[in-house]
Amino acid sequence: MLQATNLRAEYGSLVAVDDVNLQIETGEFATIVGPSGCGKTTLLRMLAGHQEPTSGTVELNGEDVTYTEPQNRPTSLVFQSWALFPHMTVRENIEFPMRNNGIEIGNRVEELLEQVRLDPDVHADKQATELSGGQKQRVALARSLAYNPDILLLDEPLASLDYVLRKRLQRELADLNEELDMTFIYVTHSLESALLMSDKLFVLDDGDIIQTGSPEDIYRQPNTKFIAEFMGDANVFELDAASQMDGGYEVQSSVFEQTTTVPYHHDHGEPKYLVVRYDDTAVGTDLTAEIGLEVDVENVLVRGNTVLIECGSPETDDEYVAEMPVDAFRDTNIEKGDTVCLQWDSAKSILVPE
Ligand SMILES: Nc1ncnc2c1ncn2[C@@H]1O[C@H](COP(=O)(O)OP(=O)(O)OP(=O)(O)O)[C@@H](O)[C@H]1O
Repeated sequence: MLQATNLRAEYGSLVAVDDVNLQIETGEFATIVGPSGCGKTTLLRMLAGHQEPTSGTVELNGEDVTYTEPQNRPTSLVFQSWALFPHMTVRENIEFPMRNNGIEIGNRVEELLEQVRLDPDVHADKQATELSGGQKQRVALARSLAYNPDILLLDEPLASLDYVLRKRLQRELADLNEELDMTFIYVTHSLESALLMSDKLFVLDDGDIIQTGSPEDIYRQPNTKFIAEFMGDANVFELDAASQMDGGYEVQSSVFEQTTTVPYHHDHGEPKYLVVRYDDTAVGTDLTAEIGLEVDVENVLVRGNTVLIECGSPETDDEYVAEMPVDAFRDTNIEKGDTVCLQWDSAKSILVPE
């Protein structure tokens, strides 16, 4: 188990990590997710021992390792850049740190390459420069696993790969985490990575962990408007009134002009915004629908097997988007310029405070 207590990093007057507390269980795939500059790398470097905190502690299985050198902790960090030695072969790249650390080599290189889905017969004796980006990242991963760490820390290692490869490697990392029963701590600004792989998410903003939970819980019950919007494209309506009822809040907004009762699961203050994800927003031609908002269709964009219908309100400058499956959209016969009603199921809408 890894535990950080009041972990803080200051760069002069800038507080990059602001007294963070977190706990990660053995074997978990934990992801620290947040926008660029929020302190993710700094936090990860402190957990890995590559940076001393300004204050606070890091404990591994109950032992204080805050000031233990990285090579003396059971952790291994995979960097954002691949950092392979270009003049060495794949085998030499993996063996080099093993030799330096007195780890027995045997047939470990073959084993590690197989773990990262590279055929040793094909790749072991290639020069590092002969590899593709994805292959380099697999070798970097194999090299980090060579230490047989208890915890593997990964700093956005897939960011520079193309979409298809990134998806594949994300799945493989999740499989590897299960296969090896090793704790993985992954840092990313990409929500897609965070949702796909993790058992537990830590949402970091401005040096602070602002929500912790399973991807599903945070997606469905974000604590703030910022998290709600960060966790997926959504329409956001400011509320004029909210009164507590059985099973939720009855909310009113001048924008959609109806009264509706919405479940509200947590206790973070009065709800201020109603959030409806694009894919929970539909367009209909029944302008008298109970929950809805009359808008003009401004654009229709096909995104794979769904359609994004961009709409604007004639009275305000507000923009809204509905995302529907292509087939369902075709059945509506809706076109650019039509006046339609944006609709959503209030049970799927989300209330958030500030
Ligand atoms: N060595 C440093 N000296 C001064 N300021 C730094 C240093 N390293 C990071 N910072 C600042 O600390 C803040 C957090 O940086 P950090 O790299 O941890 O964020 P991040 O969330 O990993 O960003 P990104 O996703 O863009 O990599 C930023 O404002 C950054 O400019």
